[in-house]
Amino acid sequence: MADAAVSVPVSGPECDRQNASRLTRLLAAPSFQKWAARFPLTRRFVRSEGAAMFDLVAGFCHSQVLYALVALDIPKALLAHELSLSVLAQQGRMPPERMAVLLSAAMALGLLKQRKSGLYALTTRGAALAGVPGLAGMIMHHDVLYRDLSDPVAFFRGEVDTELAAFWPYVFGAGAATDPANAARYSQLMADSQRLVADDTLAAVDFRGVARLMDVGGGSGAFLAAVGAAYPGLGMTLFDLPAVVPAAQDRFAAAGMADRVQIVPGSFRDQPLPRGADMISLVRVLYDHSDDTVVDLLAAAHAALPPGGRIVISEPMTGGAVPHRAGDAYFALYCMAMRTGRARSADRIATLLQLAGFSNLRLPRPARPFITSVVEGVR
Ligand SMILES: CC(C)=CCC/C(C)=C/CC/C(C)=C/C=C/C(C)=C/C=C/C=C(C)/C=C/C=C(C)/C=C/C=C(C)/C=C/CC(C)(C)O
Ligand SMILES: C[S@@+](CC[C@H](N)C(=O)[O-])C[C@H]1O[C@@H](n2cnc3c(N)ncnc32)[C@H](O)[C@@H]1O
Repeated sequence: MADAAVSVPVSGPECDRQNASRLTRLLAAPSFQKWAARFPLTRRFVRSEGAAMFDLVAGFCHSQVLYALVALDIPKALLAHELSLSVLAQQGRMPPERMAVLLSAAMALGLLKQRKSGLYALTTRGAALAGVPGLAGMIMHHDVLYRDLSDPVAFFRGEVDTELAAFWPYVFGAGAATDPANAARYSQLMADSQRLVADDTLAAVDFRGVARLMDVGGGSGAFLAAVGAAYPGLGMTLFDLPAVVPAAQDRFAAAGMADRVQIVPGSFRDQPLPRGADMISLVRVLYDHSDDTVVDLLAAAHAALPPGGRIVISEPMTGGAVPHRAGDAYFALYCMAMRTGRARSADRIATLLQLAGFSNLRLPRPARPFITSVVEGVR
């Protein structure tokens, strides 16, 4: 572990420091905490604050319980049959008494329940976990991020040679992402998790009146396939790295959309974007890249669109001035571990769009910020 002690600078302009408020210091005082825990008007609040703080302390254990459950395929197994401890222990190749600890932990986390018969079953949340497309895959690849975060102070200082960056090689440029097997692996993970992103983007954006939508960084085409199914008259172009697009051909052929989609392999870092679309989407693309790359990419999108053409950015965003858990305590760390990108707020993305020449910006309130947020602009 790196030295966790952080020295606070003692010199500097007055505006860099101000005494913590008296209330803050009062709340931190053990004697006040003890009194407030007993006082009838404050004790419920103190209890719930304590429980919330304990959840923060123990969150890393909760994540590992979730990971073990998914790695052992328990949600899938319980979706088919309610099962006994001995069957689950046998399937998980562990002693029943250890499996019982895992199952109780999962019950405590609201994922499993136990029938009077002793059989284990999924709760509402457990059933959702088993069914959310791509979620199991996302949970399973968290072992990489977990290792990257094992020394969190070094991680935030930028002293960790993160593994996650190698998991998504394209972030270092097209040249790093030429292996089709590797591209197929990460494209599948993104495609699986794309369904909910596509649902929320379709709910937030009106694609009526669009003649051709170009999805830049569209991966294996899962987003275009969803929009194309919802808007049968829509023409589509998919632009992505050459190693990624073969999977898209198969998807559009299987969906009977091959004649509606033009696939253009290429890198937006090295060449202009194709023209001909009156709308461009960038779904989960900007947060992989630095501001410089994003500024160039948005300028390229502006150049490729006709006047009145629209741009849609859809990806998980931070809360900006009002940070939120999904954006600021997960995606921001995730993007930092990827090293090249950063999670941005909707306001920041709107500013970058304005800089690229877009106007009439729309920032619809996201239905599920942990799935995606949307910013739209017009050329
Ligand atoms: C009838 C009864 C019994 C009850 C009625 C009550 C009722 C209606 C209950 C609802 C039950 C239900 C259907 C629940 C559904 C829940 C759903 C849909 C939950 C969805 C959860 C989604 C989650 C948690 C998504 C997580 C996504 C993650 C972690 C994505 C990560 C993506 C990353 C890291 C992308 C990386 C790409 C890169 C490389 C950065 O570019
Ligand atoms: C996080 S994935 C998102 C894929 C898809 N839009 C989705 O949401 O599932 C980012 C995509 O951007 C593509 N990409 C990265 N760098 C690129 C570049 N220089 N030119 C074109 N596409 C690129 C990647 O190959 C990948 O398919």
